[in-house]
Amino acid sequence: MSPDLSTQTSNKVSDKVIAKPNRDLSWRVAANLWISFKYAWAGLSYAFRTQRNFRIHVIVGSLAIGLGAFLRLSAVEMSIISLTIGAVLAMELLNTALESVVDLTVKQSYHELAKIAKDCAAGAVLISAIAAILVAGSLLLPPLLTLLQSTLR
Ligand SMILES: Nc1ncnc2c1ncn2[C@@H]1O[C@H](COP(=O)(O)OP(=O)(O)OP(=O)(O)O)[C@@H](O)[C@H]1O
Repeated sequence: MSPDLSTQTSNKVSDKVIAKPNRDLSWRVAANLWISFKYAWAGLSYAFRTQRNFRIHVIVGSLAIGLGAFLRLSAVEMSIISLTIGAVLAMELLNTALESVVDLTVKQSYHELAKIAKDCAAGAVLISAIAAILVAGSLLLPPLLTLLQSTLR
């Protein structure tokens, strides 16, 4: 059977629209890599100043990395802990971004879809935090208990 040419043409047109590089709808586009980093830093700084949970995750994550170094965990174990902490912080940032977009869209009105979006984003943070606790429990707790036992003997 011959392919439907009309569909192919319309796909090509829509591909072109989706892949448009100029991003005309954006109020501003970062001019270079340095300015992109500046905006990323502004996002991190905003989350740290305004989100209590983000601050808690930064502090707990730093303590976990410090403890891992103190306990002389292997490079692989430190990498797993770092990746887990990074995932929690990234989830928290995405949660903050999504909250802002939802608030921008519905303002102070109640909407069932806004509730679903925010609840699911909060759920994603919770799942990543539980995974981080399990990873910390598996990698940090055994050497910590061994150290405490040998110190108390
Ligand atoms: N516009 C809205 N419409 C419906 N429900 C909303 C709306 N805004 C917030 N909610 C509900 O209130 C809850 C708390 O909203 P909030 O904006 O504080 O999000 P949050 O993820 O709990 O915040 P944080 O991550 O800072 O603790 C949401 O999870 C959602 O159930």
